[in-house]
Amino acid sequence: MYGVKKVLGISGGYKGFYAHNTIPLTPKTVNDIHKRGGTILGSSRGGHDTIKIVDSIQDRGINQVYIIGGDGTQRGAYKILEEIGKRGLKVAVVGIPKTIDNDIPVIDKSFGFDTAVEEAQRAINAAHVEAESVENGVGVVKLMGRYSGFIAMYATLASRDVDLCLIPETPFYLEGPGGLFEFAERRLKENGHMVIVIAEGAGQELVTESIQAMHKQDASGNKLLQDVGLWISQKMKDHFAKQKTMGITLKYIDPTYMIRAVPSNASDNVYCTLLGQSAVHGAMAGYTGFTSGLVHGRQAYIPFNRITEGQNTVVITDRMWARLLSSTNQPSFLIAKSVVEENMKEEEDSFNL
Ligand SMILES: Nc1ncnc2c1ncn2[C@@H]1O[C@H](COP(=O)(O)OP(=O)(O)OP(=O)(O)O)[C@@H](O)[C@H]1O
Ligand SMILES: O=P(O)(O)OC[C@H]1O[C@](O)(CO)[C@@H](O)[C@@H]1O
Repeated sequence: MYGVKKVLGISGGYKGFYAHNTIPLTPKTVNDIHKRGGTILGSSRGGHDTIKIVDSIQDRGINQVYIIGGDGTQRGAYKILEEIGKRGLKVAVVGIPKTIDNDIPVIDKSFGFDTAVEEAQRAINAAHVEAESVENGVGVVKLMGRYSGFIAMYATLASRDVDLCLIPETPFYLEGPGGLFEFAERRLKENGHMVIVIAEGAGQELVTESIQAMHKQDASGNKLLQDVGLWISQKMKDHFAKQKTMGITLKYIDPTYMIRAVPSNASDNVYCTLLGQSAVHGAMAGYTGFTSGLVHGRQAYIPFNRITEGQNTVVITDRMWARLLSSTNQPSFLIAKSVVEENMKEEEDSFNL
């Protein structure tokens, strides 16, 4: 449509700008890629060196850069835009929101999220089948979501087989009235089985407390998480073993990388077409420094500064989380926390008098 003769793919993420050869992209080479999982270009964590990246853009005579990835990637794209501006180059920089975590703000959803929710159903279903097959069966499924629990929340809502969904945005506790163990005992007495879905970033403060974790980061600066799925499974087993009145059989399923690796589903394929085409139309129309996305169902160009100023997380006072709570009937875990906070505040106030 625009008569473009040359499209280069940069391999291996930001590092690829200055460490790898480029991959020529033609209609023929990309013809089937939507049917495969993963990425033909490859990806990486860390390695963003703005100066070297813009040097490479300049040296290669690139005039439009399309950057595909999550919230970290979009932050990196903004830095590239700023450096391009400083150098006065005529190069358009465009972001395409792709991450299963759905943690990019402003837009309705990121490419990949829908697929992840759909694929998670298979793991939840397996956990349910296993739990239902034995007396007091418990299925635990861990899903991705470092800081945002969208996959866990939507997968739970879609499945209806989940009894308890735990996400990073809402704290929980195990012991005592209103706690997880009390709820699990009740649910097992009522139904004879239960399924727990836990996002990888949930309850990290509890895990850290109990296994003295070190505060490590990956190359991109993201916090490295402890396996909360294993942790909660062990805690459940220990609790019911100690309590002796009810023996449980627990199966833990970690489908996280299997979910991330599947080809995108039909709805994500359509969304991707929309994102890609709009991104190109925007750059060709002369815009730069924007991420392409749907906002309230309408195609929009969102300036990088709006995309990078926050992270999309589940708002637990919003209706979607309320819908989840009423669908699972799980405890909100908020009452005890607010009582503890209130008591601490009272203690502090009396100390300050
Ligand atoms: N603030 C930032 N400035 C510059 N580059 C960044 C920044 N944050 C992240 N990046 C770079 O963006 C790339 C991807 O970041 P990250 O590993 O956090 O993944 P992401 O894009 O958030 O996607 P996901 O977490 O969904 O896999 C990395 O190369 C990282 O160095
Ligand atoms: O182990 P890796 O490849 O760094 O990826 C794990 C992270 O990637 C994400 O899926 C985003 O792609 C996060 O939810 C998860 O924490």
